[in-house]
Amino acid sequence: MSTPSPPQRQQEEKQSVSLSKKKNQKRKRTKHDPELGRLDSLPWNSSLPNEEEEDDTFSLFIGSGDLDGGFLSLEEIDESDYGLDVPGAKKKISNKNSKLKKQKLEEVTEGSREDAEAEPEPEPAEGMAEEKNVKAKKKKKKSKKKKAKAVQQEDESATVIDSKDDEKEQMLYEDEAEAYAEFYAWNELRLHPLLMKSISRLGFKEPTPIQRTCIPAAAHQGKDVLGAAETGSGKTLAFGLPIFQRLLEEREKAANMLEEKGEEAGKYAPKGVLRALIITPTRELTLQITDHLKEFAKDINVRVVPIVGGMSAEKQERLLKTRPEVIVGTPGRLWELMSGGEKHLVELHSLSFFVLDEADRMVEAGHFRELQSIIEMLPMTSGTTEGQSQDTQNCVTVSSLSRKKRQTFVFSATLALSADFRKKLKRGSLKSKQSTDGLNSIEILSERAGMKPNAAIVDLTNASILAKNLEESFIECREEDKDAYLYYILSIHGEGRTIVFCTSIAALRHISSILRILGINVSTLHAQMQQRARLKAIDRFRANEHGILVATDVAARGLDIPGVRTVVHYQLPHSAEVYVHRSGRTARASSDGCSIALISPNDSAKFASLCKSFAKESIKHFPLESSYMPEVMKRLSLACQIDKISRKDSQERANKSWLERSAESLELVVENYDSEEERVKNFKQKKASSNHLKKLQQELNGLLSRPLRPKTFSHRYPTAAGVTHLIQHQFEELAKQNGDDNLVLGENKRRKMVVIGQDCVEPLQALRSAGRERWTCIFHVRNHDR
Ligand SMILES: Nc1ncnc2c1ncn2[C@@H]1O[C@H](COP(=O)(O)OP(=O)(O)OP(=O)(O)O)[C@@H](O)[C@H]1O
Repeated sequence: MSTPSPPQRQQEEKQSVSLSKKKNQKRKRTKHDPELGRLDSLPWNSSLPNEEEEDDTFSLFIGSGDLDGGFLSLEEIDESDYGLDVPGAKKKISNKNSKLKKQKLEEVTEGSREDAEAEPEPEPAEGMAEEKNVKAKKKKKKSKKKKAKAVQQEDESATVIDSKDDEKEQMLYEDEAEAYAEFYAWNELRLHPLLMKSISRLGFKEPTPIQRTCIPAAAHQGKDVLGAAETGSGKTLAFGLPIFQRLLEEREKAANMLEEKGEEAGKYAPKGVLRALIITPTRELTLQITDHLKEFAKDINVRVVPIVGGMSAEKQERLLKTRPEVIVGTPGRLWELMSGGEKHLVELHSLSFFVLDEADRMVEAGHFRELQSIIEMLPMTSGTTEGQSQDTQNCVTVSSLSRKKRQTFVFSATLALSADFRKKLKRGSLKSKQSTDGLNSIEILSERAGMKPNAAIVDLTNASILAKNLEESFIECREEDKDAYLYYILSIHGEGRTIVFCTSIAALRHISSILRILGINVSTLHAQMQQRARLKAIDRFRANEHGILVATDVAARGLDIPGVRTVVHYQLPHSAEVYVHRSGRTARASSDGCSIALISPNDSAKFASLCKSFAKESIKHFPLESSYMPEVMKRLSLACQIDKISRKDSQERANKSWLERSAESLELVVENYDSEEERVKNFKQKKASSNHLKKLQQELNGLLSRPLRPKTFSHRYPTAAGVTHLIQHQFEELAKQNGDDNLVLGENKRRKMVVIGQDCVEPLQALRSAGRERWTCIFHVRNHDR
């Protein structure tokens, strides 16, 4: 090979430099653009305030001092460390080839360095030495050339691989950018990458309005929050995400500080201490919130545990031994443990969050005293500027660290704050343990819990407070006909899950018994049930997509069960707030739902004032198909008679067995003093009653074996288009019994068709089409072949 002349070499070198420049530029372009796009779509990056634009409301809170809770700049976070498919991580993959090349080049250099550093061989004799030197030089030159050639070859092949990889990467970027773009709406909240990972796992495309408003104030500005938003609007994460955000940020900070300050770093993210205490009014809500938060906690290694009554002492102990950072609990059990000196629960100096969920319920009788006692246990906060010195004096046990950093969140769907309290907050004149005249209990508790004067009040409730997607309606009826209308709703419109609310346990027992006699399987939930039975009832309800739950107001708050389409107010609640919470079990998280109130003459005044308090001029009448009612009433009358006899029997049996049991325990013999005549009379009465019961049961079974149908219904041509699952099931059963093919659904054109109006399938559809259609036409008989 001829060696190029110097000008030629220069020319070649120039060309190669310009080529490599072009190549680099090209690579830069192909890699840079998608990266830019991806970076733009990153939740923690694009909306970081730039200094000029910095706005007070959304500014990134860096923390006034080291101990302010450690709000970290999110720029410090390396998202690739969290196993996230983000550009940073991709960049690492894309650089793999160049790294390999670099490594190989280094090996080469290393090799030459090794050569250079190798032990000098012993000096040979002069002549020979010269010859040897020449040979060695030649050998070295050769091996260098060989290695350089190898590198060049690898470089060339790497370039080929590189360009293929570039294409692949380009596609990957595009895919992921697209996937991530779905969650773009979260960007402005600047959540930690691990939280974003959970959000994308759960498929929450965008924050709900309450989350959008509360998270910046709570997570980035370190503010206390008083939050109110409609039921099912995502309030749990509105306070849950700021808690996790801060814990994660503190951890990052601690990790960063570890090298600088060694052990001292521990105080930025203390381990094994309680950081957040969330209090809710019911056990079910506690467990639900725990589950909801755990969904997020599992990606970030934060322990969240529930503490509720009805839980076994061993389990509780086991849970507390893990020293969880977050505890969700009901006031009763929490206070029991705290007053008993439970170590993890009384060491509150590191508590950074105190949360009251469903705050207005918490201040009702039964919770208030325990809650107040818990709040008394909390270390004082530097909540007010005016009261600061006083607070500091009062607080003897707590370091300035913990006093400074606790945030208080108070949430509810029905948080009515007095104008006075709002004014006080605005003026910043809240003082702990000061006169609270004129304030309602939530406000007193918020103050005592250390709510700071700059708390953010986020009230997103509209005038009617109820969810936008909720269709409200009512049925006027006599008190004694409520069962019949309830049966009508469940049988004719029983699609999706339904919750029937009543105010008394006696009513709940009555309803569930009647419905069961009528062949409708229901779950029940009330406060006197064992905890295990309560949870089982919820699980059963959750497992059945057409499940029916009859519940007292213990289920009114917070229960989040998807697919609840209908809420029936069998009895009106005692307050407008409870009506809101009950109705809020449906139409959650932007899905639809309807509520139907059964209004007897006794309820009228209450209902009118309810409408007034929600600024409702009128609530729709539920569109009833009255031609069903004769059959409904017939069934109901039989069911009520059966219920009455069965109750009497079981009551007698219970009394008798109680008497026998008591006598047995006292080792007494119960003598029967009835005369022979009386005994025969009793026997006859019982026999008659039992026969009567049998007859009633047979008659009812006969009716129940046929689908419920209107008075004018011709059962010659039934089909199941648009009927409820219950009616469809009954049609099928009937068809099986009769061996009649024509009764079963089918495509056969020769069959006679009765199309049952689709609109009657569920109450929501019924309500929506009520204005458009005549309800006397629910059943359209179409005899195609006639
Ligand atoms: N950003 C979101 N996108 C979609 N769904 C969400 C989002 N945030 C929460 N959810 C879901 O919405 C449902 C209701 O949330 P949550 O229970 O927090 O409501 P809530 O406002 O506390 O209701 P309530 O006042 O009745 O207690 C839950 O199933 C939750 O998983």
